[in-house]
Amino acid sequence: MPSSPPDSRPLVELRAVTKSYAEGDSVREVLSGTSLALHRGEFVVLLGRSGSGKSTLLNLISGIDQATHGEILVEGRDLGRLPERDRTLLRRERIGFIFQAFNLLPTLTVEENVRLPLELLGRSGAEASARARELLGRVGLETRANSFPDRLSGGEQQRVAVARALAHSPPLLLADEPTGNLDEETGGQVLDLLEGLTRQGNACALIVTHEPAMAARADRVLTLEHGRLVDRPGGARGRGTT
Ligand SMILES: Nc1ncnc2c1ncn2[C@@H]1O[C@H](COP(=O)(O)OP(=O)(O)OP(=O)(O)O)[C@@H](O)[C@H]1O
Repeated sequence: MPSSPPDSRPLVELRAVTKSYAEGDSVREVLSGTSLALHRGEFVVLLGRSGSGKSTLLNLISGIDQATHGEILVEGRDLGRLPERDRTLLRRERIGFIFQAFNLLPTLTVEENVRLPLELLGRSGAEASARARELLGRVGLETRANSFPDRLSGGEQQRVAVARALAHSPPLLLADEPTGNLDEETGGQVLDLLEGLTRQGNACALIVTHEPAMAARADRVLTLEHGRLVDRPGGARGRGTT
């Protein structure tokens, strides 16, 4: 039987996923039978009103939270069937996460922050340092390696967070409003970086944002409305970047 090419399988697959939360005596359904497939090489934007479930979706895909019904597969592995320990490992090895609030550890230097994902995977020493320095170079912060995060501007901190999320070359990058705390110009620079590094590494980025203008640079635009995902092509498709 012919084997399929390695990248033909979706990186992430949601099959009829429902997520509900108890709210007093009633139940609030945030996702209602949502299905989705994401592939390597895709730069995807996720839009939706406040409270529509964008962070919930990221938390489900990263295995931080669990679906009420349905299946979520990352590289073919069904998160609902994995023991907690394996879910944690999968998250560490295969996913990079960027938060709106940067979430850098204040007691670690910039370089130590970027090394952290590698240390958690048991890769320390010279190799981890070299990788951290390389990434800091790519985000334009090689001279700040020994600074502490509170000495950096918001945009610089977010660039460190981008470097940290990519340190272990994860195929999947999840970003929850990564430019929410930045001015327009700095936010644009962080997005350029995210897009460039994601495309270079043939990874998939799923980026939550409140800025509809970001749709112009995406391959796909997902919009969460009343628990359902509307999936349409983004502006990058027309430019032939995929
Ligand atoms: N752990 C929880 N327990 C109960 N309800 C929750 C929980 N987490 C999220 N919710 C509810 O689920 C809904 C979706 O929340 P979520 O944070 O995913 O929305 P969002 O689209 O990311 O919003 P925002 O754009 O404001 O960040 C909200 O009504 C929220 O109150």
